[in-house]
Amino acid sequence: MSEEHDMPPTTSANDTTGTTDAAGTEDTAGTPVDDIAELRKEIDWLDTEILRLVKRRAEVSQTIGATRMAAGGTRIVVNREMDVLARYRDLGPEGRKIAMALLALGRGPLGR
Ligand SMILES: C=C(O[C@@H]1C=C(C(=O)O)C=C[C@H]1O)C(=O)O
Repeated sequence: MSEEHDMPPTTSANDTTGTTDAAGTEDTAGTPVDDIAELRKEIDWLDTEILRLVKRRAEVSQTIGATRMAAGGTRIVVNREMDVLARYRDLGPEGRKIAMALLALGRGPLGR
């Protein structure tokens, strides 16, 4: 369970507003164009981690659901699902979609 997933500490590609690359080229956000490759590496790493965590979350949720149902319980626990939706409220409508997708993944192939 305790593997290394590397990447951070983040490269100082962030917070470079106002700086330029060797050619003095910046994008409109003030990020040197040279930093884009570095930032893309971070995005690729983040996506790998997010996918790993989403898969693990689905696995844990399906285990809980199967265990509860085998014991005669319900497939869904509404108040827990409300808590999950609330956690993603910060992100607005897209956060709701993410939370709904996570909950659907937790129900497994039969829950969709
Ligand atoms: C995982 C559980 O079972 C279901 C799945 C949930 C989830 O994926 O977060 C939350 C509530 C339940 O509907 C649980 O009860 O904790």
